[in-house]
Amino acid sequence: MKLESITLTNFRNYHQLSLSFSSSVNVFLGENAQGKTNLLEAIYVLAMAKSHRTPHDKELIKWDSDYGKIEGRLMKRNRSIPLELIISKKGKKAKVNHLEQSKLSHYVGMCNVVIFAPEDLNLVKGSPGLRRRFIDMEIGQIKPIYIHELSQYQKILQQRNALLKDLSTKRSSMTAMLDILTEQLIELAAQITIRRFQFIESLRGWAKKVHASISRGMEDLDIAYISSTPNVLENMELSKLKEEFVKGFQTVREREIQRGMTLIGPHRDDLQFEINHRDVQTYGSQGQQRTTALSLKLAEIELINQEIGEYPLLLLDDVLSELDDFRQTHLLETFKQKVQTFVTTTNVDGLDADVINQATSFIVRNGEVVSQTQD
Ligand SMILES: Nc1ncnc2c1ncn2[C@@H]1O[C@H](COP(=O)(O)OP(=O)(O)OP(=O)(O)O)[C@@H](O)[C@H]1O
Repeated sequence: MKLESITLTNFRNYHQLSLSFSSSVNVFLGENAQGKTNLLEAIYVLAMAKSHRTPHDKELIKWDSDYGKIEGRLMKRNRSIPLELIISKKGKKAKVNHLEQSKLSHYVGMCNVVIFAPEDLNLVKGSPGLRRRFIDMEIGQIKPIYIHELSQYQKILQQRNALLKDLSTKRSSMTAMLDILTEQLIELAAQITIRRFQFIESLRGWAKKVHASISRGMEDLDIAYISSTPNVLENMELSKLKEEFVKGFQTVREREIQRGMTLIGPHRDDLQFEINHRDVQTYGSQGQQRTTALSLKLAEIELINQEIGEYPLLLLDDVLSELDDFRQTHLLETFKQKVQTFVTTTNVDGLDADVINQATSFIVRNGEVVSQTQD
């Protein structure tokens, strides 16, 4: 798929802006704090109906404005599809083909994106929350129902945690209510876990291939999904998974009441990476950890193509200069013809000359695009 054009109204520091894009590489070039990342963020928000930088939608609206709007024209399966997302203080409205969607989960997934930002370089070494967010964002765009399941899980988890807290401080004695919430949580936990296992199984194959290629065949990457619930393992059927969750929650019940929180479930799970059978988080060099993060992102591109039948857009936020020439060239060359790419950078010096010569560059200054060079 390709994003043909975008129009921003009161989005971040843009009052009004319309851009048409090249179907290969687009570079947003400018000094710091001019609005380069804001442009990339606009594309991400148009696709995912939320920002990769902030959970607070109101930050996306231009200061002193009541609403912000992003319109885009997406070329997908040889059809040009108008997309529109309006963000106001009351909430968000999403339109496809000018028709308002009753649920955002019906909208997300129309346009697929893979973003690689500086914080993703910490995907391997950083906190488990970062890795869970990575899994959730990716499954969400391939299987939009997952977004709904996840938000239901979060709601019940919150209720359950509140009740456990009251039980721990003896403000409540409603253990029957705890049983009901546990049962509801298990239904969703099992469904979420099975989707995550399936996702990791598919991602693993692609990540192995990509990583072998970036490391010139020297390194074998393996990924495992580590469940916080004992005996919950890959390839288990849904009914078996549920049984293990039931047993797990029985085992931790007293401890949960003492501690006042839910101790097992998808919100505590993690990913583990091994290179040549050694744990990358513990033993990997910084370079290996970065290459692993890059391999995961590139694997995701292939996985989306496998599931959706079209390549996603690739958004690279200030990361090219963080990668050495070989990794940079690998990243851009592999997908040059297939994947429409958007890059932000303050300086083209660190970038591969061939790539720059073929790219369309947009010079960004103080919330405006002041010039554009075509390839
Ligand atoms: N809601 C908003 N309304 C108006 N301006 C905003 C809003 N949010 C952010 N800005 C402005 O946007 C600018 C930052 O833009 P952006 O994050 O795109 O920078 P950048 O060009 O990517 O810079 P860097 O290279 O430092 O990352 C800042 O000047 C900030 O004050």
